[in-house]
Amino acid sequence: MKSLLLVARLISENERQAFLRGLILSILVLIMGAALLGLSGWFVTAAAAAGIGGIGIAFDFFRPSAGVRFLALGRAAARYGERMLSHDATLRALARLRGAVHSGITRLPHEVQARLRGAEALNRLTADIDALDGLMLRLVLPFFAACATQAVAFVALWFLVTPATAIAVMAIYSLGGISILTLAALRAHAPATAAEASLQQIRAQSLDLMRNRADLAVAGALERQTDAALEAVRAEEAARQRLDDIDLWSGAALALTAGLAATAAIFLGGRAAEAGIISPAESAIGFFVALALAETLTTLRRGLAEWGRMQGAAGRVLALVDTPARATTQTAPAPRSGAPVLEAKALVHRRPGAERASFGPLSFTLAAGETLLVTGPSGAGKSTLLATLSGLIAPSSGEILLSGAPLGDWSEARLRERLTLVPQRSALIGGTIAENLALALPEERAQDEDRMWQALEAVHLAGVLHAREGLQTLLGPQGSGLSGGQAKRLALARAALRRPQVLMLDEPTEGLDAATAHGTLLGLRQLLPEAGIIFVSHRAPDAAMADRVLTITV
Ligand SMILES: Nc1ncnc2c1ncn2[C@@H]1O[C@H](COP(=O)(O)OP(=O)(O)OP(=O)(O)O)[C@@H](O)[C@H]1O
Repeated sequence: MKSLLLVARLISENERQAFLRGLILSILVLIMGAALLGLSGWFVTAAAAAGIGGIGIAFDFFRPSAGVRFLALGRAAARYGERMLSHDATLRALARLRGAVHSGITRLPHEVQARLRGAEALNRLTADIDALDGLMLRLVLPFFAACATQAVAFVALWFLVTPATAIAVMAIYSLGGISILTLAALRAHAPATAAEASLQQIRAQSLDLMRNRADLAVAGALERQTDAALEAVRAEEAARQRLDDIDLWSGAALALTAGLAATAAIFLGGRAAEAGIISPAESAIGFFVALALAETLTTLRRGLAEWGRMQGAAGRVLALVDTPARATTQTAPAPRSGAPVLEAKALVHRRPGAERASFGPLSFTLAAGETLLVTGPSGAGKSTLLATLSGLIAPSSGEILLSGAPLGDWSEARLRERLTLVPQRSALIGGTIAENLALALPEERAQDEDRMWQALEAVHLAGVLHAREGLQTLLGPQGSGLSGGQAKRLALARAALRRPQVLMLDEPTEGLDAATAHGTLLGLRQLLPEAGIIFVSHRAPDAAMADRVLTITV
């Protein structure tokens, strides 16, 4: 509940005026609806009574019928205005919330981000935010509108009909409404949560199925995975069915409440009319207003059915919005002249709860133009070392100096200008080769084709691309359309385009034949003669390209 309230505050923060106006209009819609039915009931009964009494000629038909027309049209106009205001405000607020969740995801620690699968991140940004669109529209605003309308109706019935009618209608609606809505909300919580969880699972599994179709087919697991996805579809259907059942009985129970309130109103009003306290037409007001008040609870009923779905989404969205900001500095430290481009001092990394350190303590320096090869058995911590050196994860102890200044003193932008990492699995985007390469270039140089070709030459890709459509060669999602080795070299070319002072490469030669591997490393070194290069490799011949070797042991 607390998370829903916090998200409601977040959504309404910058839209207070619009939501307040929307609330006033939705109260007006409900009041006009009740007044319309009450006036119509009074009008029909009073007209009939005038006819029976033989005084029809003297009865004023015009003012009540003008009132009916005014209320009918006014209600439609108020409904239109309310939708425009509150829906518009909700869409704007959700767009802002989506932005906040997105930047929350980008602020997550590197390893958490890596674990947050694409489908999960997508669910957070789409399904969770979409689930919250009903928070103001179907819960908060209808709740206040229902309370205000019931209060106004109570006062109106007290004075226009009888106090007893007002008390009876109010009591039946309060007791019936509160108990039915509470019961429906409690019963709907579990199926609403289950339906949402299944829906997120369907999305994640469908994406996995589409993305890994070939792997699953050759592993003979396609049918099993498809069945698992269908199982989630069936679970979602079952949960929706339970929600529909709850919707049906709660709707019926609310209709019964309205019927009860109307019966009580006609009974009490009738008795007052018999006693001559009010006219029969006035007693009809109580009956029709009691019927119309059912509308105050309908929207709220729909909102409460989604309560479980909204609550889960609110918790996940808040967790991301509250991701602490990364400490950033805006000033670039003055590099110490003569300092190595990179220096590690007694560097250790240990994951929380891990028995042993991922690596370290390690101390080494890297001078400009120097090439350092990092080797060691699989799982020794080589990739973790590169992630730590590039500032993506924090060391447990020790210090990293870039051009003599601690890594933490560099602003993110300055750090990325000077230091680049090509991980084992780098991401290429669907689009042209030029678009992929342009990601590494500053905006003003994004069209610098000469520089792009230079980098492609260095990694021995220029020939392959000249034989195709050059920089306009189109790649599919995740760079499909190139061989594994070519995709890897395209990622290397992209990193080299940034002309960093320190270039870190995680297994750049994996999957390449000996000649291409040698040519690629040589090409990079010639393209960036001043850069310090650190590369991880398991291939013995690559040692020939290194000035020094750092071996990490498990
Ligand atoms: N995100 C993570 N969470 C927990 N443990 C991790 C994570 N990433 C890696 N590890 C563990 O840390 C250890 C070092 O992993 P790392 O990827 O750095 O090894 P590596 O030397 O690069 O291996 P390889 O040569 O196989 O690529 C391994 O035992 C690995 O299982």
